[in-house]
Amino acid sequence: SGNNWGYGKENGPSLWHKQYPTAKGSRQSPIDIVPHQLSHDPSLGPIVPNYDQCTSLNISNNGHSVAVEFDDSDDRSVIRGGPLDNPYRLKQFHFHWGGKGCHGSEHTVAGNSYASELHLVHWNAVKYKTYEEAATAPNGLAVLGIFLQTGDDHRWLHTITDALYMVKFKGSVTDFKGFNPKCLLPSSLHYWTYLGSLTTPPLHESVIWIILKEPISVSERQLSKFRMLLSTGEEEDQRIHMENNFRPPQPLKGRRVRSSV
Ligand SMILES: Cc1ccnc(S(N)(=O)=O)n1
Ligand SMILES: [Zn+2]
Repeated sequence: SGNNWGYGKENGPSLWHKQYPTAKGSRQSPIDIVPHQLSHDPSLGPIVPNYDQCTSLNISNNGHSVAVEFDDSDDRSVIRGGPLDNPYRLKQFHFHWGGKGCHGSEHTVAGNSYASELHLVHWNAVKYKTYEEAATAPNGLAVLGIFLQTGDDHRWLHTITDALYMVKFKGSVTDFKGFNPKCLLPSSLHYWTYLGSLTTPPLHESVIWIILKEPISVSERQLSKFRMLLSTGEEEDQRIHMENNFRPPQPLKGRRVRSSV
């Protein structure tokens, strides 16, 4: 069936093209960002995330990552500005990470990867009626990518890592109200931006990527809690830990990566 892709030897990123030919498309993500080859675009204004009235609903384990979903029935939590010509509504955020001591970010910077990468997924509700419609439209989505590096404990990440035991198994979901992702943003909102795709199947080429230059710091202890998540269901006897759930960088194919200030 169509949903047996994963990150293992038998079903990993190098094989996704068999089921999802878009994998070999012209605007695939992630990419390696090479700062000194960038064009700094003075017309690029600041990005303005506005998550104040945001309404988180639940946290879930979909077998590939752990995601926090938001009520996206109105424009309470949106991101605007920068390369975006409309406000984009926050739909969910999720993470990608490595194995113990390994790196797990999807985008890399001058060939260097970070321990993990947080993706806040937004959709253009001005031009499209649903997230699903936006997800298949060119530039229907805007994903804000934030690098996580290992260092001190992150003051607010514990609210998420403390809830992970409740969604240990693939397919589990539990209430997760009142979480404001503003607390996960670094102090600087300087960014790189380029046109790309979803980094997991169906790999739709519908994403305006906005990658923050400044990583946030989380402790190895906090990161290790992500690795106790399972990519297998409660009823399965084989327990596979969820780790190294990242796609490697894809060919740039002539795309321009722009830099805010
Ligand atoms: C919601 C969603 C689906 C697929 N891929 C992504 S990602 N990793 O490009 O942000 N997000
Ligand atoms: Zn992602």
